[in-house]
Amino acid sequence: MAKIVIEGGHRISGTVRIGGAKNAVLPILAASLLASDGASYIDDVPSLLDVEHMLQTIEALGCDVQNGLGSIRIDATHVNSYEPPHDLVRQMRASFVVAGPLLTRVGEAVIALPGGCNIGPRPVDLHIKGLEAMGAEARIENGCVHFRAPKGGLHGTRIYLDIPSVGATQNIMMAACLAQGQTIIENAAKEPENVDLANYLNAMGARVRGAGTDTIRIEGVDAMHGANHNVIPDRIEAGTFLIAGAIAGNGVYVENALSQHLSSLLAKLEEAGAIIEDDVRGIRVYPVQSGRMRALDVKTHYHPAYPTDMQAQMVAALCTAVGTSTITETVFENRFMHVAELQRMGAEIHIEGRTAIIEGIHRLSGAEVTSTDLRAGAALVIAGLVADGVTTVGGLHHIDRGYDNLVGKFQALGANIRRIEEAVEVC
Ligand SMILES: CC(=O)N[C@H]1[C@@H](OP(=O)(O)OP(=O)(O)OC[C@H]2O[C@@H](n3ccc(=O)[nH]c3=O)[C@H](O)[C@@H]2O)O[C@H](CO)[C@@H](O)[C@@H]1O
Ligand SMILES: C=C(OP(=O)(O)O)C(=O)O
Repeated sequence: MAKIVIEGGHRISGTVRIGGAKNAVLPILAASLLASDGASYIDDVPSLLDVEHMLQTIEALGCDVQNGLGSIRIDATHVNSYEPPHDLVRQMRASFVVAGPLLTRVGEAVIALPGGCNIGPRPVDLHIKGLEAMGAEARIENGCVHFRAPKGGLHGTRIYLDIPSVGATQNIMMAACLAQGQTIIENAAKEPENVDLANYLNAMGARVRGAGTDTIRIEGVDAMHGANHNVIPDRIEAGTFLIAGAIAGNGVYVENALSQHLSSLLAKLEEAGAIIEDDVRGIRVYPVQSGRMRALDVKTHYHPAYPTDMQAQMVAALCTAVGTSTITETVFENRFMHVAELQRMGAEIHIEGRTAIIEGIHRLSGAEVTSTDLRAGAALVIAGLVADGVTTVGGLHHIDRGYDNLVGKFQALGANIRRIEEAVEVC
């Protein structure tokens, strides 16, 4: 089993470059299924396990995929299946977003139901309701959702989302691109990744307006074509390095980070005493001058509020803040699994309902800990950077889903960190 080993106490400094956003590239790869004419060229694609799974998924549906370093060519002229391999879909929730493009392009989709995961139950009822409102039939059988479009295809309609779900907004937006007439999504998710998806769809010939606001209007078109697209920088990867720089840094420049995507985090880091400077190429963070962050009250919510995907990393940083902090998780029901692991490092945290109450202590101590999900893994690495002694982080498949070369990037900043692939003993 692979592990990351960190010797704490080495300050990090220098420049780290942020890659393309996982949560943008995944729906963008799925959206490529909509192009019946010409290839798409997607650039700034990070090297991630989730990207590999999405590429295998669209390849299994008939796309011709050529994967260069960070650049991917996809030809979706001959989509010849509407049932992505169930094991691939189950491995990655984001693969459910192939439903909308498949349904509108080939009139049918059979998608394995993704289960809950370590951050809580993650239903897809809003995806299904939205596609049904556009005329699709949906029935659940043998662990899969079978979608079928009516004769003549999906039709536009007005859809109000009970929750501004990122994935449901993507699925409906993509399905609407080739539907008859206008679709209006109200209470839509406003995340920057959805704006990036809309920009790609428009480059492919779709007519999507209002992405990034809570009302998105999509006028259906007859056909779409391949397009060129550069994926936006990953704001969660950027945020992870900014938080690390704020507690373990000596001046870290996060190149390619976009401050307009990170305002809630930057405001919180400044409130905690960190110094933030941003320019056109990125964001620089200096640690709190007194050495320890001030305590904070943070509440996660939908964009542009503080992102749930940056909650675990902030919990880790606040373990050594001065005073008592609170972090309330409102997006997912059970996203505090990292707390038990941080407690193994000496953190004083207790959970009351959806709130973690963190009593800041002077030092964490290194321990053997395990990532329970992607951001939990990043949080444990951050904690290890400032802990006394050695921290060993397991469960790396979670980290590999969403961080491209996390260890190499921290090494380049001067952290004492390495990855070991432990040999399996053969009798
Ligand atoms: C690949 C990707 O982009 N993943 C992101 C996406 O996940 P994802 O798209 O799965 O998250 P959603 O925005 O859909 O989920 C938000 C909330 O809505 C609930 N819900 C969602 C759909 C549904 O049909 N019914 C329902 O009840 C979920 O359980 C959750 O409590 O947005 C999350 C919220 O910012 C991020 O944490 C994930 O990193
Ligand atoms: C929760 C996350 O991703 P996913 O929705 O792919 O599980 C995340 O990126 O933190």
